[in-house]
Amino acid sequence: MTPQTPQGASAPGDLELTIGPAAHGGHFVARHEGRVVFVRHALPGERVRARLTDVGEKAKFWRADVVEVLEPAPARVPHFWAPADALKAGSRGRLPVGGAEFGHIGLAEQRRLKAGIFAEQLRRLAGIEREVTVEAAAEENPDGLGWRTRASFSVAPGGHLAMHPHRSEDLVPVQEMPLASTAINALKLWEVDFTGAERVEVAAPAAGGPPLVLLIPAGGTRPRTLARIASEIGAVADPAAGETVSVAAWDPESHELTRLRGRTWVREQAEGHDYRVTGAGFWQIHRSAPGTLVQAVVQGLDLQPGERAADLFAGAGLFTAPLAEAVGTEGHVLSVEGSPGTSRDARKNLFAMPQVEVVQGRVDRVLRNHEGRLDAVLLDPPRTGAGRVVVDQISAASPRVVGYVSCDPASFARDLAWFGEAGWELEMLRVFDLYPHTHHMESFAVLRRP
Ligand SMILES: C[S@@+](CC[C@H](N)C(=O)[O-])C[C@H]1O[C@@H](n2cnc3c(N)ncnc32)[C@H](O)[C@@H]1O
Repeated sequence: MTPQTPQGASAPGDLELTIGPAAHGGHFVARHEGRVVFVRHALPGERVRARLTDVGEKAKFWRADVVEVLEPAPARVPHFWAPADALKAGSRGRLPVGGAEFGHIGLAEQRRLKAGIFAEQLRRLAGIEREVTVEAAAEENPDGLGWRTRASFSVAPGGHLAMHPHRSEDLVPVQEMPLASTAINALKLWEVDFTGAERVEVAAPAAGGPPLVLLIPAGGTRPRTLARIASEIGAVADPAAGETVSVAAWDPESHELTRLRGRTWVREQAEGHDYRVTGAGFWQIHRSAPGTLVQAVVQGLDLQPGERAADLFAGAGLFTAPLAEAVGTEGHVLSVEGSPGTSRDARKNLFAMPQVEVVQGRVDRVLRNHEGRLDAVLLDPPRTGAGRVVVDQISAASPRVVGYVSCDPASFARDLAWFGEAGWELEMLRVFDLYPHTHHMESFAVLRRP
């Protein structure tokens, strides 16, 4: 069957498909005349009409998005957010925005699917057979909404807050975002005219305190325009949020932040430690993630007073502080972070702990020059994983234990295979649903060499 282009639709064609298993990345696998089609917003066992979004005669696989469900799976639920609802978007001839691609699936079934995907990555990429369960975040809302303390938006022509569909440059204006915290939605940023900004990043500390709106200006935007946006943000927000909201702008020339209102950073807290996080510096997104992960890491590594540890890809020092507390002042923690701004935060956050050495630089370069014993290594790399060089460097340091925090099961399983080649075994694995209604998940593993 040749894909037909429906009248008035912007996409190249529609297919009727029977949906197979869930795949990593938020896709579901279907087949059409022998060719694999990765379908978004579907569920295994469903019969759907899907609109092709990526197609080519010679392409190894096609991509598609559900526009109509002909035979629904029992776990299908109405989507909670219209802009991300594939069925509503499809009926209007457009694609749904990304960021809530599992919102059509009941929460328990989302976790079951994620567990299956994680186990499959372990099997395929690390050769490890293991049953996986996915734990809900501590104090999760029963509906899985309101967890994001960070949100990132584009700006549509006309200055309205907008988001992109998956793998698309289209801009869809958005309003309230149900996955974002009440503090972010209280800013009512959709009422602001962001003309002059290209992107808008928002951070609202989980424990309360002033939120920060960071503007990434479009080329040629004048300081006057940014000041106008900052005062509009203060004016439209709910009164309490409006009084305290900070606004800063990224200066693409100096690579520094310009303060427009309030301060350029937010204060976060986790398990008794305070952290300052500047601008769009990394911080775990789910409001319960810092506490959940710190508890898992501290318990899993079980550091003893006097031990020497490394916290690699350390960000603003979320894990460094509790690890330093565990090893005490006779111990030592090397905290390595690549981003200069975030490393500056780490230096401030860890200033009062003399057993901490903060080093700004690429992990592979820092480890290449590292001398001295390491009893424990914690790594928390970005989505791409640590990579072969870093895995080999950690292995060569021969710590008694390695803790691996990961936000991507595929790069984690790939790295785990390399650790396995060097004799490391997966002793403990916990997988957390710290991104409800999306396909993402977070994990913490403990590796040891017998
Ligand atoms: C997933 S975040 C984890 C941060 C921290 N562990 C936390 O949970 O808050 C990964 C961090 O690694 C940093 N990073 C990415 N690539 C790096 C590299 N090659 N060397 C050093 N740091 C890197 C990023 O800037 C980011 O802060």
